[in-house]
Amino acid sequence: MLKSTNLEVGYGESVVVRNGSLEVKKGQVVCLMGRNGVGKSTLMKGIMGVLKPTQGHLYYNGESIIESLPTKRAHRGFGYVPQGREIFGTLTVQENLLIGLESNGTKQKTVPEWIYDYFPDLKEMKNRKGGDLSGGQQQQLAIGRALAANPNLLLLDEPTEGIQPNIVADIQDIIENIKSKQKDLSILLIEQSVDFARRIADYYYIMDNGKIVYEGGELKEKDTQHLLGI
Ligand SMILES: Nc1ncnc2c1ncn2[C@@H]1O[C@H](COP(=O)(O)OP(=O)(O)OP(=O)(O)O)[C@@H](O)[C@H]1O
Repeated sequence: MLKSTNLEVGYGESVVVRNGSLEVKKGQVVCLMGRNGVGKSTLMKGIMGVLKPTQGHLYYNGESIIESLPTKRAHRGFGYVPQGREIFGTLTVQENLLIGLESNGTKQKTVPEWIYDYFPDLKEMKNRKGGDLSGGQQQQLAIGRALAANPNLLLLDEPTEGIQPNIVADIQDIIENIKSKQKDLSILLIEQSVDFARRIADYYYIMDNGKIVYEGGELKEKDTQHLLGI
């Protein structure tokens, strides 16, 4: 469903990612891993189109989408939860979720119950301002907003980063629940926790110094330890 080959992505003159080649198949959870600063978020931004790749190809369901804007990619089924979440702090939880629904062209005035089923905390807080939520709740809201648009491909950039340790498991459980309920949804997940990645991923890519240096259906300890800094 998604295939990138040799994507080159960076900021202005500085090239950060040099061979961003990866594939996410329908219904797969693919984990993109690697130490801090190796270029994972930059590659994901190139895939979403937030940064425009300077080289390489990007295909979605067999069609080249390298030229299409992030809004167009969203319309075609890309959901993106960036690092830092970027929810609307002055809008209520409900309003944030409605924005997610609208981004898919749906004109709905109420949030469908199935979204709250994934995030019971958000249901209780639906009239609270996004900015008043805890970090973990904001992360749930960011994931909920992306899911509300009914994506075919969900891009999650380190969803447990900066979350209180006792809440991390809740976010992980939510992602596992989404995987088990939405069998056709493909997920590309940037993840630092090897344990969680092993639990959820069908396939792994590891980056080092702007390049994909490992891929496989399992994380073999002796091959990957040094790349993950564990
Ligand atoms: N807005 C920016 N402008 C210029 N350089 C940037 C920008 N954002 C990131 N970089 C640089 O790109 C490199 C890769 O960063 P990136 O965020 O993609 O790494 P990462 O693997 O996702 O790491 P982390 O887990 O710390 O987020 C780093 O050297 C970083 O300094």
